[in-house]
Amino acid sequence: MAPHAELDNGAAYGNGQSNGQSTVPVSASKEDIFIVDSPNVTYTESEIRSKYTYRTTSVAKGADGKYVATPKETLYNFKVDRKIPKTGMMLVGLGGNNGSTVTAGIIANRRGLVWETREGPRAANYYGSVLMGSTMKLGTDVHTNQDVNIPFHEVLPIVHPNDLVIGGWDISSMDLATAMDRAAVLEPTLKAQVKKEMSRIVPLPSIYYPDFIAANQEDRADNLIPGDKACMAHVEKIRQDIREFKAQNNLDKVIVQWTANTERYADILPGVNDTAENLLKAIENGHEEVSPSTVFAVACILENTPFINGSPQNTFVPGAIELAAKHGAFIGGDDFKSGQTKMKSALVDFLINAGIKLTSIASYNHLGNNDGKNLSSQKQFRSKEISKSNVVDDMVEANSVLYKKGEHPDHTVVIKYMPAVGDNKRALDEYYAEIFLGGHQTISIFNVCEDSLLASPLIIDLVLVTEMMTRIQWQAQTSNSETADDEFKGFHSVLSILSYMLKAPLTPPGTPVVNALAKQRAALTNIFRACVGLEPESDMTLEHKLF
Ligand SMILES: NC(=O)c1ccc[n+]([C@@H]2O[C@H](COP(=O)([O-])OP(=O)(O)OC[C@H]3O[C@@H](n4cnc5c(N)ncnc54)[C@H](O)[C@@H]3O)[C@@H](O)[C@H]2O)c1
Ligand SMILES: O=P([O-])([O-])O[C@@H]1[C@@H](O)[C@H](O)[C@@H](O)[C@H](O)[C@@H]1O
Repeated sequence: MAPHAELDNGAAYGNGQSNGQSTVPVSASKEDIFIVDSPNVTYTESEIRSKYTYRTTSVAKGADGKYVATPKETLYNFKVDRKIPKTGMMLVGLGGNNGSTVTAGIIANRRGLVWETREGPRAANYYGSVLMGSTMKLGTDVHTNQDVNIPFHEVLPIVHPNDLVIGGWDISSMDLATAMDRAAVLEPTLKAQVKKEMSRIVPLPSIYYPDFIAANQEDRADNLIPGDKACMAHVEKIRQDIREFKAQNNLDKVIVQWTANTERYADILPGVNDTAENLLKAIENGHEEVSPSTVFAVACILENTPFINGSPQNTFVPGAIELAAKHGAFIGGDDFKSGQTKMKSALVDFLINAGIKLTSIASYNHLGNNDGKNLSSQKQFRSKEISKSNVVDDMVEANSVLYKKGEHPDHTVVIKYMPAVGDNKRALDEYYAEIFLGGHQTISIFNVCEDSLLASPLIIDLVLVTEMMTRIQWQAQTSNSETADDEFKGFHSVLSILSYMLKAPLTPPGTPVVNALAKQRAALTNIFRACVGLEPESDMTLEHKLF
């Protein structure tokens, strides 16, 4: 969306509704595909401001044990900075399968490449990205009464992935063209077209603490910052890398994302990583329980650079979460939700909400990429087993008709390393459920996931949404809101809005974790809609029922 000229939104309609004929002088530029005509939305060159009424239902249990449901309205003002910044994406693990694939993919899209395959020519696309590959309902056509859907990316002034400047770190010194060959993900005819540009990208040296990833990763660790345990010098070096990358590329903003190997869980130790102060002290003292990913997180927080964890380990120890909140720095995670788990979070949502009692989930997968090699080590597998297993909890707990308190389906997760299949992970799932009158339903799924081609669009979405969130502020609407400009602030540091792209969504302390895929997408969609004064997507379509 390009900036609009200042629009006069003085026109207000008695019932706050447009009369269908816009009297607002619309001076949308050619890139805009929509403008909201409402007394609650104001466009200027630099901002979109919206007055939003958030409607919920507050529930209390009466003395008689009955619930009392009270509709509630909270008034917010949202402010969106419309200037689309020049944005850098720095990946930790840049030389990995995901890192090299997402980089090649953005180059291919930026250049509009087409390459030959056995099935004929293929053109670059962003399929698998919810922002670039999906749509949302804008509303209903005033004449035809049909849905009007727009590309998701158009709802707000979101960075285009083609414009992302890419860099990052890796413990492997391989340039990205060689790393792309090592990954064995992309067609040779595509690789040939991006090889030159990819060969010029060499990952920055990184920190390597051997105990946190599988020993079988040691042979690629030839690109290291000296030191094998946490220290402030590592934090400062990473901060300096970010500043230099930003300066060298004349960037307005950088987003850092972990797509390096899965680490083992760090023990949560009182006095070490339980508070922000203790965590900084533990790093200063070189405590061996501070992981590389936590050091990266701390460096980004102190550099006020958003940090997202695409792997399952507990990077965000309590001290890191407290530090992020203290600095107002955005963090998000954990573990990209790319294939088997994404399917699970949709299928389980469907089954349980259909009143079908899921009693057993058996999830097996095997893969042959380096991620699989790292996960063949028990401690690293355990991190992944946790993130893949907790994904059904909220859906089960929400249905007390099917499940007694504490009751849940059997759920097992198996991951095996089978080099022959490379990046083309095989996911085999069996869902077993009780149905009407003692019947059973068994659903077996064989799902071949080309892991890096499914994860790469998520890496892009995570960066685009996180960057957009740095340009959205809110304030409670009060009587003096018009003058209370300084009251605006950012969303909570823990970006739970990212959950659609993640297996184990990190949420602000004390807030619930939502794993149901449809709910996650609705949250993302409706928060962005609220920022331009639009109501949540409603599928009531009363206009098609009440006439
Ligand atoms: N579909 C998917 O691919 C998918 C889905 C969910 C999660 N993930 C997670 O994403 C991560 C990356 O997956 P991948 O397939 O690209 O793995 P990969 O092994 O190909 O890439 C990881 C890269 O990280 C590098 N690395 C390891 N430790 C590092 C450190 N301390 N600093 C910098 N670089 C370091 C390695 O050298 C390697 O190049 C893994 O943790 C994986 O579990 C992947
Ligand atoms: O997202 P998803 O397909 O369920 O999960 C995947 C696992 O099945 C796979 O074993 C692992 O290597 C990937 O990193 C990813 O986590």
